[in-house]
Amino acid sequence: MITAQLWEHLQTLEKVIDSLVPDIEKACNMVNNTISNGGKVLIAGNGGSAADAQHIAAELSGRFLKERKALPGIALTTDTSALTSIANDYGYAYVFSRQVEALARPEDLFIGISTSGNSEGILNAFKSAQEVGCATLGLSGRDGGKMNELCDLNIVIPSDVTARIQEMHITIGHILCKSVDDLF
Ligand SMILES: O=C(CO)[C@@H](O)[C@H](O)[C@H](O)[C@H](O)COP(=O)(O)O
Ligand SMILES: [Zn+2]
Repeated sequence: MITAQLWEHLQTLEKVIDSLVPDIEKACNMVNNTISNGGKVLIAGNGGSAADAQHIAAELSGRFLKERKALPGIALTTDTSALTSIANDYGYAYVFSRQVEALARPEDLFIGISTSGNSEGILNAFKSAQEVGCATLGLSGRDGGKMNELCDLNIVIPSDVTARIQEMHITIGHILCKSVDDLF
């Protein structure tokens, strides 16, 4: 059971290495260009992907591997007053889109994380980001879901297993942070 999961992780990682390196490089450029041009990086996801959003944002505003200036990464999953009031007054489907409306500017980047590519709150956030006119990056899995039509770039992990998809997402998150560290 344990070994099977580790092999599944390794096989998924091999597929990512074989097929997604050019997309990951594009994603690194999107993050670096956003920050270089004075924009900020807004990140959202549900469940384990909320944890990933916070993890990546903290490594921008705090630090990753080296000492450098603080950089603008914000997770939209942490303000319980905003989350509960928006969910209560408008519905859970709008908890991220409303915050994107409030915070995103054209020079920013919105990163939406969903293993299915179909979580309604994330799809609505992408729609709001499109209305604002900011860049959009998706981290998804399976067939990419409806996120395929809503992101400038949707990185689709070639797996149907939520846990394996999430493991690849945080690996990519760390690669994004390393590329930011190399530039700033
Ligand atoms: O972490 C896990 C499973 O590994 C769960 O918390 C998972 O993130 C939640 O079920 C999410 O609601 C799944 O949503 P999504 O990835 O399809 O957008
Ligand atoms: Zn999980």
